[in-house]
Amino acid sequence: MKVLCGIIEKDGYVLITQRSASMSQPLLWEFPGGKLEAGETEKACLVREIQEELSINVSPVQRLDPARYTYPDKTIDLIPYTCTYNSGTIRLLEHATYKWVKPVELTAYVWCPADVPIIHTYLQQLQA
Ligand SMILES: Nc1nc2c([nH]c(=O)n2[C@H]2C[C@H](O)[C@@H](COP(=O)(O)OP(=O)(O)OP(=O)(O)O)O2)c(=O)[nH]1
Repeated sequence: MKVLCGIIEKDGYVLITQRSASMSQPLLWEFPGGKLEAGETEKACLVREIQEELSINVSPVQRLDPARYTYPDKTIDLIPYTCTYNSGTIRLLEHATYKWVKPVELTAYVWCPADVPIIHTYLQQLQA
């Protein structure tokens, strides 16, 4: 299963979202996004999911290395894109909460395990 996630950047901060208590991976932090649907491009999926979840419009910019992770019930390929924030005010339609954090603060949160290598890839590429 392919899951797209957006690392949305704005003024030196990155948007992170906390999964709600009723979702799978409850209360863990993630980058907003969701499952790729049949016939959909990766970028279109990301734009759609982030609009549906947060009511904001983003533009995917750069695809980073995907990470494969096997949960007890499924294996996902988590595919990150850095994104720019275009428009809209965040409305939480699915998540418990959100935060804008500095990239160096990303490692202080408890993430869905699939995200851990992605955060490291992202931090490395910011330094490059
Ligand atoms: N959107 C998103 N999902 C992530 C991340 N990391 C991670 O392990 N996932 C997992 C959680 C979900 O199992 C799946 C994304 O599914 P989804 O957000 O579209 O839908 P869902 O919670 O209803 O999925 P499900 O687990 O209940 O099947 O990928 C991430 O950074 N962003």
